[in-house]
Amino acid sequence: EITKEQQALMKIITDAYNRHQIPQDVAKKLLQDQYSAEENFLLLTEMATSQVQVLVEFTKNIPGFLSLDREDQIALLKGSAVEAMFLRSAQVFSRKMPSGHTEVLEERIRKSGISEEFITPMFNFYKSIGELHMVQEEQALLTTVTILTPDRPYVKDQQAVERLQETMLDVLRKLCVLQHPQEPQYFARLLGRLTELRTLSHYHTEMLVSWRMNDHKFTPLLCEIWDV
Ligand SMILES: CC(C)c1onc(-c2c(Cl)cccc2Cl)c1COc1ccc(-c2ccc3nc(C(=O)O)ccc3c2)cc1
Repeated sequence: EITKEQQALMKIITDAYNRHQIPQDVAKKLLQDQYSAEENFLLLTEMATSQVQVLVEFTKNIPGFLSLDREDQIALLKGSAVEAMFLRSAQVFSRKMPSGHTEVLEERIRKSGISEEFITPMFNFYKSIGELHMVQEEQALLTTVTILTPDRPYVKDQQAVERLQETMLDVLRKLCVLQHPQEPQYFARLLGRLTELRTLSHYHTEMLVSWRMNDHKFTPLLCEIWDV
């Protein structure tokens, strides 16, 4: 069962995950009434930029992350940003936001110049995440496991990252058994989502290329994190 230090670790990560959210005044912009493809793209760019800032703050709270080589910290953030944002935006859809953000976010994503071939797998993913009914600790730990993926491009000390990831995977595995006793395969299903995230991350690279071809502008932070 979960040890005392694993409980403490889970609490630190879950509290940080809940503390670092997109500011409500930024999220509220989704509700404004212009719905052109241009306007949608601009709003989504603002959401993504804010989300990256939130993500950077969140990773600082992952025990051990700041002890990693600094260049490896950057490589992990760059390599996991898209996947972490798929997970975070998935919560908006599965949480059925009371403020109606769910519908408008879906509408804006569907009408922002993303081609249908990416929209389908994207919303299939959102649906498959929703069906898991993850508790907030599982969401926080799954995002942490995603960030601590050792084989991201340019990571030098993969062993150090692997040790951290294994610590988190151990807590997540025990938590899944506790939270979903009737579903022994639940942990395996969660990890299966990580595979789906990798595929979406590859689609995302192509989405960026097609946006660039249509001369869409990104913010300096997104240009830095996505090398666009
Ligand atoms: C640069 C833009 C156009 C972009 O490129 N790819 C994606 C992209 C896409 Cl289109 C899908 C997945 C991942 C990426 Cl990076 C995006 C938009 O990324 C988003 C990132 C985060 C959110 C987001 C996250 C949390 C939220 N929380 C609330 C709340 O009320 O708590 C409300 C709105 C939120 C919006 C929305 C889009």
